[in-house]
Amino acid sequence: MSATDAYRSAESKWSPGSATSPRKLATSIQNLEKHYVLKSETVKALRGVSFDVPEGDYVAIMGPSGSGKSTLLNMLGCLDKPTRGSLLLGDDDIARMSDDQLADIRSRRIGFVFQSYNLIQQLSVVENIQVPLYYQGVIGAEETARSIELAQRVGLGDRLDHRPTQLSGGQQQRVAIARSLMNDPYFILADEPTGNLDSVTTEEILTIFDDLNAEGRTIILVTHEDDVAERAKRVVRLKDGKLHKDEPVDPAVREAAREAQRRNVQQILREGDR
Ligand SMILES: Nc1ncnc2c1ncn2[C@@H]1O[C@H](COP(=O)(O)OP(=O)(O)OP(=O)(O)O)[C@@H](O)[C@H]1O
Repeated sequence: MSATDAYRSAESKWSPGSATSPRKLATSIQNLEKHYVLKSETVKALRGVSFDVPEGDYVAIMGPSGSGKSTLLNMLGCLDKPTRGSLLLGDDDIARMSDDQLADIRSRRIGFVFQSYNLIQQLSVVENIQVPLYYQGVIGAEETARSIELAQRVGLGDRLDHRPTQLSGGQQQRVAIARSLMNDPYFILADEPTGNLDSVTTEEILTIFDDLNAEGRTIILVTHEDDVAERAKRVVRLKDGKLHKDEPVDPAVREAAREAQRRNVQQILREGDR
């Protein structure tokens, strides 16, 4: 399917009756297969997965261990190529890209947020936020201003010169989120972003994702936690390398999940005051 067909199909699937405002796709995945060829066997980690992610969507990818989540994430992040099928980023099919092209698009157009933050210990907050630009060369006054703005955006305006070891886990994850936005990515790709965080900090990070998504940012997040997935707009479930379910999250369930987490945080903070 061409990108244009994909956009059209997204329009018909996602915006019935709104031909004047088609939603473009952040990515379109068609019949995606990934086989790992080992000495004695071939592992079929993905066996024909198809789904689209319109711009502005917030997708949680779930599934049991071994269902293919990391394999899919690696391809969404341009870290690996499919065996068959296509994965479109804009007009580009990653299946047809060279390794150099993949590396380029990875550094320029994907915003990664990892469970373990992956910050560079020797660099300050602002310098860590600028890391995606290192691959492209120049960091001028405009880029520095933007990285400071992003640090402020995630509530770290008073920590610009701090090193990661001087920050809490939640603060480090905020730096990672700011870094993920530096290149105006197709989407933020988050792998268990709250996996190392306590519930108060988890709530802070999920609130930042809520706000970014409300501003139009596309978020694709892998999680094992139901209460994290319920904060997304849609849950894609994999099973045995296939798409098992692809369901929207009821807005009432989203709001209830948000409210439950807020109450939980207030309770923890009250207990901490005692
Ligand atoms: N590099 C590899 N070489 C061979 N097999 C692999 C490789 N990576 C993953 N697999 C296999 O592919 C299948 C899917 O693995 P994947 O890591 O994508 O699942 P997952 O859903 O992310 O699991 P988990 O939740 O445990 O991280 C598994 O059977 C796994 O053993």
